[in-house]
Amino acid sequence: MLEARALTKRYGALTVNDAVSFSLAAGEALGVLGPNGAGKTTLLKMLAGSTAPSAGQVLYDGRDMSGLTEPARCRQGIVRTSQVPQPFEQISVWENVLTAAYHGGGHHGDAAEEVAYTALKRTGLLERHEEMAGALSLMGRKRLELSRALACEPKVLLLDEIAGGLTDFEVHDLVVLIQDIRTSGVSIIWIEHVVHALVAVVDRLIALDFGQLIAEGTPDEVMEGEAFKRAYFGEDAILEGVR
Ligand SMILES: Nc1ncnc2c1ncn2[C@@H]1O[C@H](COP(=O)(O)OP(=O)(O)OP(=O)(O)O)[C@@H](O)[C@H]1O
Repeated sequence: MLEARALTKRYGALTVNDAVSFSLAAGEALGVLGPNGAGKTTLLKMLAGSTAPSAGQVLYDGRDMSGLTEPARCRQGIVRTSQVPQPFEQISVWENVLTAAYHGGGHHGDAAEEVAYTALKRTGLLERHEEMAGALSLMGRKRLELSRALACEPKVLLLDEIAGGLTDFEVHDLVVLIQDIRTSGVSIIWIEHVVHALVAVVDRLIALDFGQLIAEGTPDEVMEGEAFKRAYFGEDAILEGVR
């Protein structure tokens, strides 16, 4: 459904992503792991169209997405959530999601309201729809971020560290929510440092280090692999057999 073909991003002399290739099947959930600064967010931005690659391509259902902006890709079903939720703080939860249904989902009038209502119901925010977005807790903001994404009616949902900063209970609720989204047929690529949340949802993992794809496979295959352990825990940990 979505293919990264030798995606490369350079900022001057710094190569942030170096010819990263992988694919996502329809209905699949793929996790992305990697130490801080490995290039995960940049990779997601290239998939979403908010950053142009220096080289390489993004293919969606076999079509080259080069030159398509983030809003244009969103209209086609590729929707990204932000690492730091950035709702319109001064308007209500409802208005935030309705705005997404209009501008991301391309709906108008009653149809937009229906889409916004459904999104809020799914994320558990419906009863708080009149509150100002700026008054929400962190978990509320994460739910709103997901609601706005759902109001764009994604076929591929790109999640950037959405579990960061939450309590264990909140992470559990979030996992249930993302599993539900996935079960409804949405394909998912999820960058996450909260590994237990990630592996509760994804079928497959890729791991990045210094912009390079260093491992790919089932969660067990990737996390038991030497390249992954070296990237996360260092050479000494490998020598000592410490995970
Ligand atoms: N616009 C930019 N200009 C220059 N360097 C950038 C830019 N965006 C990102 N970088 C650099 O690219 C590298 C990778 O950043 P990126 O945010 O993709 O990493 P990440 O794996 O998502 O990290 P984290 O887990 O900490 O969020 C970092 O060294 C970062 O400083």
